[in-house]
Amino acid sequence: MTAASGTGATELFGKVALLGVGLIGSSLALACRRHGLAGRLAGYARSAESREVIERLRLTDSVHAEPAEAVADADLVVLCVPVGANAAVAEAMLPGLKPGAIVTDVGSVKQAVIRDVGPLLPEGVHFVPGHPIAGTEHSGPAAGFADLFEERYCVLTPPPGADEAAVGRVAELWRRCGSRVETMEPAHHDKVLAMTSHLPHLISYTIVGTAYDLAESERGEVIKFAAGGFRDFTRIAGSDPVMWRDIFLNNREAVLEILQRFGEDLSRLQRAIRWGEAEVLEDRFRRTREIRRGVIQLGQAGTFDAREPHKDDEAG
Ligand SMILES: NC(=O)c1ccc[n+]([C@@H]2O[C@H](COP(=O)([O-])OP(=O)(O)OC[C@H]3O[C@@H](n4cnc5c(N)ncnc54)[C@H](O)[C@@H]3O)[C@@H](O)[C@H]2O)c1
Ligand SMILES: O=C(O)C(=O)C[C@]1(C(=O)O)C=C[C@@H](O)C=C1
Repeated sequence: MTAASGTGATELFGKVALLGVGLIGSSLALACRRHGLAGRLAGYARSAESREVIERLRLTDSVHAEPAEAVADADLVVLCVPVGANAAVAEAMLPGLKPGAIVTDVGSVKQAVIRDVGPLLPEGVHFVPGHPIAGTEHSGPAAGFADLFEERYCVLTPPPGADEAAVGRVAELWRRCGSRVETMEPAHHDKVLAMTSHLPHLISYTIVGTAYDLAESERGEVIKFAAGGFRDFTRIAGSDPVMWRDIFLNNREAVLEILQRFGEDLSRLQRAIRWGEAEVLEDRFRRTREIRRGVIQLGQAGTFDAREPHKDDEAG
């Protein structure tokens, strides 16, 4: 099917194919439309239900049940499926892939996509792995919004020898979606994200599960008083189970390394509580408050995410 496309602004790509149109794919479609980045948008979704939503919301100009049909004649292909599904979807697109096309992705883990997708791509196709550090706890084609990537980082992890022009065009796409683009070594990316994104999600999944497993009477109390801190954890713990299953299975080493370190730091605090070490506790909490304030100040200088400053951070 076809729908109205583009805004008339300078196009970056003639045709962009989005393989997977969930939160990130649909947000990218909407951002491409808003900023006029693609002459035509094609979407691939494996379920009829998703294809119906994509058509109804006119997220892409055409919607396909097969990756190879979606990528036909596309200048840019964006893999937007869970990390563990990249290889199968990439393999299925190959018969339709145009020589010279650029293939990128949005996966939360970068070494795995390079390992799984890189070797499948024919010579002459340019591979530029990427990761927009932007998201919500929602998923599916109706969850997207055009300004998701604004004032967010997008990390590119081009393999050695990657075509510079292709890297430049993918970087420009994200810049025009409002992101700040950085390049990084894939292993470094996976280590940093294990700390800043994967560990917080694992902790949230654990806390919410533990709280719910408490005896019936206490569970009532947990729910009744769920505000502030606990509520923040439940938001993150509501994130897509398949996406996060794949992240942990594909960033195993880095997450286990960070968990080891985290466990040691937690044990130190546990000991301080047990032995009444007031100074240790206060010092640790003062230090982290300073760190949080530093992060927010950086944000206000425009070099970090400043979209959610809290009142308490601005207080003396
Ligand atoms: N949600 C976030 O906060 C966020 C942020 C940045 C990057 N990412 C990455 O973006 C990618 C997509 O995440 P999302 O948040 O858009 O997820 P989503 O669940 O909203 O969308 C994923 C889409 O892929 C489809 N899909 C799932 N398994 C598939 C399979 N085996 N074959 C074909 N299609 C399949 C789903 O039907 C869905 O439409 C993931 O790799 C994730 O790591 C997510
Ligand atoms: O804001 C959220 O809800 C997110 O979880 C987004 C978040 C993150 O951890 O920051 C989650 C996974 C991504 O790979 C990138 C961004």
